[in-house]
Amino acid sequence: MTSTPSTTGTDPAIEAIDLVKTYGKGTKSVRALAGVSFTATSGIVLGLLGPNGAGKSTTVKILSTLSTPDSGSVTVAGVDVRRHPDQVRRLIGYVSQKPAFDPIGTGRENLELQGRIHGMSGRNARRRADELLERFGLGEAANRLASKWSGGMQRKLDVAMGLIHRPRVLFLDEPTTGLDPEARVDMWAEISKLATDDRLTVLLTTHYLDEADSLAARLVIVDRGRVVATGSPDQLKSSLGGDSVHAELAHADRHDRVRRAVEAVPGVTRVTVDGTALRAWVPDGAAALPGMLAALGEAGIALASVSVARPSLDDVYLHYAGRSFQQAEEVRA
Ligand SMILES: Nc1ncnc2c1ncn2[C@@H]1O[C@H](COP(=O)(O)OP(=O)(O)OP(=O)(O)O)[C@@H](O)[C@H]1O
Repeated sequence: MTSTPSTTGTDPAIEAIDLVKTYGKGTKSVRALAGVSFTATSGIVLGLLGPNGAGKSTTVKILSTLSTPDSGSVTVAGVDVRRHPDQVRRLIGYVSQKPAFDPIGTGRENLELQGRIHGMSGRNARRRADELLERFGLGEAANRLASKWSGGMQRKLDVAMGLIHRPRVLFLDEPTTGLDPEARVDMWAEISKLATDDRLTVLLTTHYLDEADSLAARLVIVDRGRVVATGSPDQLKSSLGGDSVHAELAHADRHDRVRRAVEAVPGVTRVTVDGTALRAWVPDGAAALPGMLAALGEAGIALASVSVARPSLDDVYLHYAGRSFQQAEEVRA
């Protein structure tokens, strides 16, 4: 018996429930996933964000049928991955961290071969290859050896190969690692287009906070094999209780006087003063700023500079994982 892929659009495109995975046995075993659960609705970029070793690749390998969990369940496009892996393989594209193209083939040959592997006729594979070369702006280089292409073009070729059979869900494992800043931004634009123009569901793993922030409609933050937070980047930042106002005092005034003046401003939830650095937390920085400036002015406290900051994903990670992202990366390095 086979199950039919979901066509209603009401089922999540990806549903992972309580995934557990341990590599190795005994004292040398590594618990890569300790109960990972999340869902992704159709047509969005879902970001799986975490430091190196958090369990991102393991999760993607399980979702894309390349590995099996010790326990837990997964459906992709409504199909149970463990029970119907062949069906899932037809519905997904997988672009691994390592290049998948053949360096001694041209861009066009790589795409056509990939099409044939997926069972397409020669004619259809050629047509689809042309479409993708055009789509990714690779047409001019199509007949040159892929090994001679730039890193950014090679990455696009890998993504195009993952799309050859028109999958519904695309897995991108660390798609911009090793790219220069310009090629990264170019790749971000391509990934966004996949969700907005092509209505693909994209699951992207990354250990770049800026990448997760700018691309993902929804984030699943993982640390040490566990999900520590989920939500849109904005929701996650707002969950920390709003903005912070940073002011540099012109003189190191008496701290209690400064604190009293700022604490009296409506909306201020917390104030710290360290040397000449004043920090106040408020739900909405722009709205609270005039009141804060007036209160400090009335108290005769002069400022050298002032700025409003929204919490960053770094702050979010620190709050939910209990350590800074950089610290977590360094532990692994
Ligand atoms: N084949 C394997 N054998 C043994 N341990 C493994 C294997 N693959 C991954 N691990 C370990 O499992 C944990 C999770 O690794 P995983 O690759 O899923 O993390 P990640 O978040 O994708 O990090 P990275 O970006 O470094 O790949 C790590 O401690 C890693 O060393």
